[in-house]
Amino acid sequence: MPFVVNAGARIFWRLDGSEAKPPLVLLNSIGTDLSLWDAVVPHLLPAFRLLRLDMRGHGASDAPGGDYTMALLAEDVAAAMDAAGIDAAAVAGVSLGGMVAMQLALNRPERVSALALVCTSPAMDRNAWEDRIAHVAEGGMQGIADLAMGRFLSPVFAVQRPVVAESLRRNLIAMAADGYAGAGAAIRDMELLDRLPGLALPTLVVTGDRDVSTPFAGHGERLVAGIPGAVHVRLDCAHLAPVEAPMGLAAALRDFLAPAADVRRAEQALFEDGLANRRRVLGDAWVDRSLAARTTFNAEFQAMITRTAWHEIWGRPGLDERTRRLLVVAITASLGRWEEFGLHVRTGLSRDGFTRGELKEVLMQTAVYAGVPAANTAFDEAGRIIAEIDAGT
Ligand SMILES: O=C(O)CC1=CCC(=O)O1
Repeated sequence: MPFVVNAGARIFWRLDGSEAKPPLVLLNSIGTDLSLWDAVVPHLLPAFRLLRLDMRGHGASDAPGGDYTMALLAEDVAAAMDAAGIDAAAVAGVSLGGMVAMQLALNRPERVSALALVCTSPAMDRNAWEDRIAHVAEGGMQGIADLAMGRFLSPVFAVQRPVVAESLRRNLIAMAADGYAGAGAAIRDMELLDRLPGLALPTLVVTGDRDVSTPFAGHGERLVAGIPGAVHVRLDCAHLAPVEAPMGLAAALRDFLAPAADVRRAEQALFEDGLANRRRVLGDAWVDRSLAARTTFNAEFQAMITRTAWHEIWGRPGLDERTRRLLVVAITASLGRWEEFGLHVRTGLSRDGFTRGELKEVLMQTAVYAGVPAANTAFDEAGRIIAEIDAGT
């Protein structure tokens, strides 16, 4: 059985579906485990590879005592993604799971490509959670079972599907009180509301029309208002949407996440293609240095120029690579972009892109069309680079 150890706890995870499909991580609410998603999974498998985990304190994962934090729970998810070999994925979470998903996207934006926030909130009543934690400490899980069940399911569903309701109650009562209290502390202490505008990724907000725990009013509406471009879908269900509305939830997730995943896959293919051109023209050492220097601030820009300049333009068949290299030399000299000029002079000469004679001709012509001062500096810069190449530096 796959477990990953993170910050002293064993976290149980499970991967289902084809490697060829884009990954989707599914996170449970407080008081449930990864089986929360069982009725949804068959409807998602045609479109996604699914990673599920039992949140720390829940299911088969360890339940250490003490308060958990949203950041710790988010790191557990990152550790499970590492263990499953998933660099980045869309993440869907119910209630606590949605809060953890937001925290992961804020703390590790490179790991989350899209969010689906199901029956969740960026801020809950601190005092109510403090009370609930105290009740669990005094009376164990039995002490809060009625309250939690009343918030999980709508009364009509609980009557119509007594076996499902009873199985959720049994799991809830059987779980470690330390796990519930620890996760409850993470909900009590979460600080997500002010950070919502920093969630710069495709986000779906799903609310349940019969949810009394995190209804649209006061919860979903804050997510929709705070997260740039968030898309909202309502379902006819209470808090545990995967249990009460599995098909509706699966359809909403597929409609929102699958096209986004297709676009990402197409972008990735263009990126890989552009990167191959960039490596051929500039060399592995320079490209590897530039990739290693990427930050979360400039990574999207780097990806965009790799797709556009290096795939779209350098990949066009209409001009040979020598001509394109010499054009870049002439244009960067004319514009006085000496860093880029130096890069292309050095890589052009040392990678058989053009000869020193051809470089001289281009700079002579640049003197006429762009002016002698530009060509003066260009000859100085190019001369310095030629001396460095001759000296082997
Ligand atoms: O209010 C409840 O008990 C439901 C709930 C809140 C956070 C969560 O994960 O579930």
